[in-house]
Amino acid sequence: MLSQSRMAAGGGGGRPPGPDPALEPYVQTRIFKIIVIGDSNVGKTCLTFRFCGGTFPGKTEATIGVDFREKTVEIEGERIKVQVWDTAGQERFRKSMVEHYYRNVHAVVFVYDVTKMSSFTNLKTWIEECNGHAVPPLVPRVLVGNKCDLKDLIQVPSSLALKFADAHNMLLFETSAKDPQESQNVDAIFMCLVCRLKAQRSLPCRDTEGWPAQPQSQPRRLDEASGKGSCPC
Ligand SMILES: Nc1nc2c(ncn2[C@@H]2O[C@H](COP(=O)(O)OP(=O)(O)OP(=O)(O)O)[C@@H](O)[C@H]2O)c(=O)[nH]1
Ligand SMILES: [Mg+2]
Repeated sequence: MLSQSRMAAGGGGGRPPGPDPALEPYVQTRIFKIIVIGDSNVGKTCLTFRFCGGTFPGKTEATIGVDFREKTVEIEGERIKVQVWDTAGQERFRKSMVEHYYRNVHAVVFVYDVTKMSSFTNLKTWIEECNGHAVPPLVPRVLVGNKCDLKDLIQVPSSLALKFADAHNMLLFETSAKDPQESQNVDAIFMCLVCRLKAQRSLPCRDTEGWPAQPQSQPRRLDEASGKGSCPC
């Protein structure tokens, strides 16, 4: 299921209608809010498009404010709605939105471009911003190096990225939103987070407001040898 909407500065979407209890037994669907953060042009929009829509968009423009994409996944018989917040990387398009990004977030995806060293070195600024918005330390975070299809242009060695990920207690995924053969790896980024969040039994159903209980488990590296994460499911 793919849906998309945009919130510009200050706005919010209406609540979607719930199921009609007269027609079917009410089954609550948990919603996990996952934000995607990083420099402009690293491929956040393309990655979220790949996960939610299964394709690589032919043409993208700089994200303004935030674009929402959703995908409903089923894990161990439970339907879970993954609400992906594709944030703007350009300061001028994000400054009035930053509070909204971090409010009640369940998981954070930090993205850099493997062909652009500055997008990697800027990660520390993004992490500082995240920490500065009172995101609980146990909210899972992952690191994503995108554009791995551009093999001849790689500037950020995997070993460096892995060291950084380790230092910040994050899993590292190196992938490409563009290469269809990498699509499973893109899915793995989000599914890994969903699996981890699902394991938080105390995480109740919620809408996009009201932050519930904190995740209880520490992030852990799933695949030390390759440096690439994989879904534990
Ligand atoms: N080769 C290659 N190009 C990519 C990949 N992902 C994204 N791009 C290209 O990188 C450019 C920027 O992609 P976006 O997804 O719009 O970047 P963004 O991070 O959302 O940028 P902002 O919205 O400004 O923050 C576009 O020209 C994409 O086609 C990838 O995996 N490989
Ligand atoms: Mg974008």
